[in-house]
Amino acid sequence: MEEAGRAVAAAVHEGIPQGTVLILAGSGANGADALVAARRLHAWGRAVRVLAQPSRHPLHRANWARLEAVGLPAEVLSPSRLEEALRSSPAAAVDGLLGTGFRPPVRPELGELIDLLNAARSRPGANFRVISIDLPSGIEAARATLPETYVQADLTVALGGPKPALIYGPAAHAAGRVQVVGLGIPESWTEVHALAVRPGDREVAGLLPVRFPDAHKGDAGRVWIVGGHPGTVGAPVLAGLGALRAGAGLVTLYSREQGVAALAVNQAPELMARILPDLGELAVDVAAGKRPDALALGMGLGPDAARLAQAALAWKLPTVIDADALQPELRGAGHEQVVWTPHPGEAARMLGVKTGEIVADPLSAARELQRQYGGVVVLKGGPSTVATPAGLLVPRGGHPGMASAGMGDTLCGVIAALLAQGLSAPHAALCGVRLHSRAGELAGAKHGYGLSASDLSAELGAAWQALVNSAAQNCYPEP
Ligand SMILES: NC(=O)C1=CN([C@@H]2O[C@H](COP(=O)(O)OP(=O)(O)OC[C@H]3O[C@@H](n4cnc5c(N)ncnc54)[C@H](O)[C@@H]3O)[C@@H](O)[C@H]2O)[C@H](O)CC1
Repeated sequence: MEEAGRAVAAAVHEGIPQGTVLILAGSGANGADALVAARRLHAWGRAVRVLAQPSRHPLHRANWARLEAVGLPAEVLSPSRLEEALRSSPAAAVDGLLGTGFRPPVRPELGELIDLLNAARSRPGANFRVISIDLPSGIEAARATLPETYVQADLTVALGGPKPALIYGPAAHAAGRVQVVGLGIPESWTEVHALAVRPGDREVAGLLPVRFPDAHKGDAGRVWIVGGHPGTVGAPVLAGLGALRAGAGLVTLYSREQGVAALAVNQAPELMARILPDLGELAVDVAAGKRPDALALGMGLGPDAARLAQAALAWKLPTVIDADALQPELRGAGHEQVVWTPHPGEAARMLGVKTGEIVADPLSAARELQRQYGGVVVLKGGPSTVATPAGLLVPRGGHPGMASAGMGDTLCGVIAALLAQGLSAPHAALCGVRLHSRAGELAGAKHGYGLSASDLSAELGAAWQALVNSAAQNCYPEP
């Protein structure tokens, strides 16, 4: 608590070095953190005013007494007192009202305080910022929903690690910038209690395939993409482009739709295409020993995608199942080399719940999908969530411009390419999502929000190099 309060005080002092700081302390430990922050700021010579809810919490009471001992008595928090304090134009307000102990809905008396704080912050010409401790008050730590009443923060100082609500929208929109303070919590504890792991670029780069000078296309893997239907001929072509740009040696598109072949040759003559009126014929090839190193199936494939997926899963190949093939009848059909890539709507269909429930709690949804379908699940979003049999991973990065058609098809091709180059399903999913988001960042820097899936594909090579470079930078410390 002392370290938490110090970190909050430091964040305020560094970010808003002048002016009065208004401290709002709730009745729990979150409020006690706020009282510690007040004492620290006071000791550093800052003008501080403390409005606090009385509490039976021992550490809260102890820190209330400490404030009195240093000549900074806390005043009892009330709407009228808050209104008066906000009219005196503080430079900053520290929101220590509710933290991880919050249980919705916000009680009326606290809701009134939150409304007063938000109104003052958004008043025209207002020049004060709100710093929330651990979570913006009114936001539930593990739910990514935006309730009716919550504090809109400019900065959230997350204690011990980011809570899910600070990572997934729309709840994350309430947090402002997020600054994580480790508090010196031992790794041994976080390894057991953390809900998910967020690997950095150095870890991801260390998992990418290494290509030797004498490599040839056979070494880089053969990928089959099975998809396309009238009106969706672009999906398998985008997946094929993603696979090529992620290092696959040979990429063949299989479809019933002639338009896929025409588009492929136009977009990338490197893509091979076979048009089969009956895609079931692929089983004959496989039985005859003609097998790819990895398969991606489902994008734009149409109504019988699940039946074809069921057959393909029996081949026990490294396989990405996407889009039209993501159906409840495939529950339990996954094997350890399968990667399922649903977006929230497809995940809702697979779990038989509403899409809003998936968006509200992506970690639980991804974990449940992996339990029911096996293999590895990439629950797509900003950020995406990777569920493996060993736990949850939340890769970093991305760009808002990635919210456009074809991004998912491209991601499937990238993951299939990494599977074909020998990565395990968990590693192919993690590296594929991060390569894809890193390419999105590079494409976003060039095209802004108007970037397309083709723009992203074109940046995959540079993204790969950027990840490798970031690892190299971190590996060899400055002399
Ligand atoms: N390692 C860490 O993460 C640390 C976290 N710390 C801080 O502790 C809080 C959690 O403290 P806790 O006492 O459990 O709960 P809160 O302070 O968040 O709130 C409880 C307080 O709020 C009241 N309350 C609950 N729900 C509502 C509601 N719907 N409406 C109104 N009031 C509500 C309840 O009555 C309690 O009095 C964590 O966030 C961190 O800030 C440690 O201090 C440092 C280590």
